[in-house]
Amino acid sequence: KGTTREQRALKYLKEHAREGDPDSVLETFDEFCRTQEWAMNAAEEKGDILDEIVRELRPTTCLELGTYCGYSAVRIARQLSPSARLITVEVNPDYAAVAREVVKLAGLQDKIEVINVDSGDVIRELKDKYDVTKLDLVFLDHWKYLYIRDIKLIEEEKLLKKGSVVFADNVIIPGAPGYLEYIRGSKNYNSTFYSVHFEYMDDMKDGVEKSVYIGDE
Ligand SMILES: Oc1cc(-c2ccc(F)cc2)cc2cccnc12
Ligand SMILES: [Mg+2]
Repeated sequence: KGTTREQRALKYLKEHAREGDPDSVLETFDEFCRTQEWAMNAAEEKGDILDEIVRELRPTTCLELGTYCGYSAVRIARQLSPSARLITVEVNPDYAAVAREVVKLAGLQDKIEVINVDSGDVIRELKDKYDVTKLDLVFLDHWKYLYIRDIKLIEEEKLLKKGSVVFADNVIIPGAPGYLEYIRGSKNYNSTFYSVHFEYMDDMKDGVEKSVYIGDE
């Protein structure tokens, strides 16, 4: 069939999820991935840790690198306060198109902005073009060799402040070469590793890394 996995997932969500209900969209997406087709969402276990971070941090400005179909964007935004917002960056236009639909289905289009560009280009524009002063939460979930490039860009742009959280997916599978050494070796962060199951695979272990910025403003 001419459809992509992501389009099939969106179709399933439109047919089975309750419109305007982010919880229903997430539950339905998890059901799709467990019963129909696997997809690289953060999923339940990683999602629970993300939920806890957002609940505790109460961020006003969030940046996600790697939107895919918008699962973690919805997961983050459903807990954001009314004036808070999430900018999520996806380089793949087909993924970005599906993500925009998923965000709309969840009723979160006023909180989430999906930007279809390369993360390396947008980070330098966040202050001037996207009216960002500081980032309270950064979720790294794009191509693994870009984690270290992009965290250095974010530091260069002075986008973090004391207490900002950088949360990284897949630090074990596929792994983020150089990132763990960099962030754990830096005096500007306090990092915690969480051993979690790889999304929708109860017999595979992955890891996520939560790093709190303690460096100079
Ligand atoms: O959570 C993820 C998982 C994988 C992945 C896919 C297939 C595998 F066999 C192993 C790992 C890729 C990602 C790429 C970008 C963001 N997240 C990913
Ligand atoms: Mg991932």
